[in-house]
Amino acid sequence: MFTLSKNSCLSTTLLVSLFVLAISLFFTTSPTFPHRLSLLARQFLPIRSISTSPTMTTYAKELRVAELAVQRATLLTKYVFHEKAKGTLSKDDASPVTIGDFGAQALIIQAIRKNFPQDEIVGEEEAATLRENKELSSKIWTLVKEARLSDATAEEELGGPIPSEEDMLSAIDAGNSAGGAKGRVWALDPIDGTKGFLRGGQYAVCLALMVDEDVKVGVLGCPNLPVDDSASLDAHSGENQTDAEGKGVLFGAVQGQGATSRPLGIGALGKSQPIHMKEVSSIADATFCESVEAAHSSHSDQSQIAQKLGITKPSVRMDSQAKYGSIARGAGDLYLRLPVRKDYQEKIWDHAAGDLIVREAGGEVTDAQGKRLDFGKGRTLRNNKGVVAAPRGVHAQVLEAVKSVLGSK
Ligand SMILES: Nc1ncnc2c1ncn2[C@@H]1O[C@H](COP(=O)(O)O)[C@@H](OP(=O)(O)O)[C@H]1O
Ligand SMILES: [Mg+2]
Ligand SMILES: [Mg+2]
Ligand SMILES: [Mg+2]
Repeated sequence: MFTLSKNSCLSTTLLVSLFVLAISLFFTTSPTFPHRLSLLARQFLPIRSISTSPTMTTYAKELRVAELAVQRATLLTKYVFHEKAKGTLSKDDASPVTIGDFGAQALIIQAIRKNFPQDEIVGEEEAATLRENKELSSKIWTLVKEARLSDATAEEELGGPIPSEEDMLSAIDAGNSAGGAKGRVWALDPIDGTKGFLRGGQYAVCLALMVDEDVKVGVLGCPNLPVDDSASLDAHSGENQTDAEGKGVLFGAVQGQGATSRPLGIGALGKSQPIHMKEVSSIADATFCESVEAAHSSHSDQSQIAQKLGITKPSVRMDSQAKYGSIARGAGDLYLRLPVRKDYQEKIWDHAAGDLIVREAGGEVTDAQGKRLDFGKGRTLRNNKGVVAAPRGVHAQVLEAVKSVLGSK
């Protein structure tokens, strides 16, 4: 009897222990463990005591740092534009890079490293040439060390200025991440549309944060676009866009929270307002944007697609991701970028911010086959060819025309 009862006692204890172990294993190994824990806690604790920090879930700090950092970098690029000598060099692929590109990359990376030291950064530029060209390096340093937001608190939030020329070079080189599908990765284009920048056309300072390959935050600083969201697009393509009057807009978006625009100021951030793509009731009336550079996207394919859709208005040509910003605020409707060189892989920093801003403003962005842009494949979009961005309601119709024109080639 005694042995029996001891056994039954033991097995009850064993059963209870196994049950507790199973429950703890279930909660601790589940990917949604923190969520489950918070649901459990909610049943026992007053709601106030378990609220999580909003910055943990909403990317509020990331957006703010990105907007201020982009704003500070645009001040430098605007200054460089008015300088006679822009230190223009030709890179290995024959594309230009200037003092503005290097300086803006250094300033933005400095702010990211100060605020989010663990994050990876995929930036377009590198400092190798500057380490050889001491004269150019010191020219850039002269400007970078003076670059400040006029608002001291905002400047402090960015972590202050870069301490030395060597730190500036090391910041530029910190944009050398290989990217990929895991973790927090920033994609930075310090000047997108360098050719546009040099000719006084549109250009953009672009920054996006991907978390596990999903774009969570996107910011575009467009110094030569009008502040007014409803200003006509035609008037802002082409050259000589740099009269400062009423110009300079900062676009921002966080996944699931919509997209905004605000004046691109020089200190504290201006007031933002939500932006939306225009509803297109008849596709024949749509306005479409494309690159100025015929080598970057096929003007002839794009014109055939427009014809197929019954569009008779000429395209609006402008450099940079200003195109994404312009359609996101409803100043234009479509952005088409069809490949010219079959072997060219688009770079993630040329699209990440614009992709999110357009999607958050009510648009759809895919490649020419209808696949979402894949930012988890490293520094390039090697899984995609071309870009088709349009309001959600007409994207399928535009894509059909794209496939039909490309398919018939
Ligand atoms: N053959 C090519 N096809 C597509 N894009 C190209 C290209 N050669 C360069 N580019 C990219 O096109 C970007 C400019 O885009 P857009 O034509 O819309 O203004 C350039 O950005 P950078 O100016 O930052 O180098 C560059 O990365
Ligand atoms: Mg470039
Ligand atoms: Mg670019
Ligand atoms: Mg660039």
